[in-house]
Amino acid sequence: MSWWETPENTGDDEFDEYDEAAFRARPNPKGSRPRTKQRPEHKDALSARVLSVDRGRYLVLLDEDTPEERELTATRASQLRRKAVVTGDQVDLVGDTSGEDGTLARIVRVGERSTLLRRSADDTDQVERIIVANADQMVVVVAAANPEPRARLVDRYLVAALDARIKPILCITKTDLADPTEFLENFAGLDLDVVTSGSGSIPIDEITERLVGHSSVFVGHSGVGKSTLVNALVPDARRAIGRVNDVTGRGRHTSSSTESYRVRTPHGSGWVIDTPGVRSFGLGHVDPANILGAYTDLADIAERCPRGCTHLPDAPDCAIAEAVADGELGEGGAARLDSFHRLLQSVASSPKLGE
Ligand SMILES: Nc1nc2c(ncn2[C@@H]2O[C@H](COP(=O)(O)OP(=O)(O)OP(=O)(O)O)[C@@H](O)[C@H]2O)c(=O)[nH]1
Ligand SMILES: [Zn+2]
Repeated sequence: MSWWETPENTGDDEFDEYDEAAFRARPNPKGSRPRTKQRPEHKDALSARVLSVDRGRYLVLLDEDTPEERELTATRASQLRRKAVVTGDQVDLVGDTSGEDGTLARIVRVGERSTLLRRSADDTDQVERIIVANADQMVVVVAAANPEPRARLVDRYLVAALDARIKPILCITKTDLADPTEFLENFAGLDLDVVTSGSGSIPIDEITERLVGHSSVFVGHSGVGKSTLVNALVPDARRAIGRVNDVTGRGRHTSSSTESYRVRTPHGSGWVIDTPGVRSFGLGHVDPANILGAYTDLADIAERCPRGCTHLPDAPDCAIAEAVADGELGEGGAARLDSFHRLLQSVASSPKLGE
């Protein structure tokens, strides 16, 4: 019923530049490793993954999964002009790629991106930002209590994920403090993959299994237990906290930058991308059609809607509302319509850029 459950739905159109028109891309069938476009210049460039970004310095990983794998620091070549380089990007490097102390490589190209998670300017931040590139899953972390969960906040994360064609997974923490059943009813209509976690019973295996072979961006509001969760999933994440960057002389975590960690299992690895700095998601850039696209069953019915139908609760003759009222979507239809309406409304209530 949703595109993330229908494999035949994944096309192979990809995009390169941060571009409104090209943005409606589908998940890359090659998963978290997008192809890097080869261009004639810098033939000797090496390809690398951007692990984190810190004030113009990029921590990158070279020769991933080989004995030569190494982290090094890079700057951005001036020829990239204003093109953003973000965590998760696949880039081409030239210069000193030895990774030895005090060396700096140079990023000369940014590979095509399979997805781009971004947020619009909003009341907390005047600038539109790209949060992460090439993630194919979003783990939305929300506490069952302390802080009290709010469905509207989760809705905003879900909208950002669906718009970027990133599969959302809901992770409820602190289930030792409260029973999340009632809260979860809010999402009954969305076929959402849900995992629950509580003090002393973090389901590491259950979560890790979902991370292998994927690049998963973790989002959540302060205090929900996201760091606790990431540290439990990635034992060396904690160690990375104390590590000092050779070039800047600062710890990796002294800023609120987005960081990448690898989850390893005997049958594969995955990437966890933690976003400590993300406090809110402005949704002004979101096209409501992308929300409808995530509900494949509703999208089919919407073909019968009047032209220009908003599908919102006040939309006259909306075929979706009529189908639900007629029982066409079965018992869960009302919950499904309700969640769809809520997601649409969070887009509608988000200020548009320039307003
Ligand atoms: N009772 C209970 N407390 C938890 C659980 N997980 C985390 N905590 C506590 O919640 C508090 C916040 O946890 P963090 O992991 O720092 O939360 P965070 O989401 O990373 O928050 P920021 O660091 O502010 O971004 C800490 O005191 C944790 O010990 C849980 O499952 N149950
Ligand atoms: Zn409609």
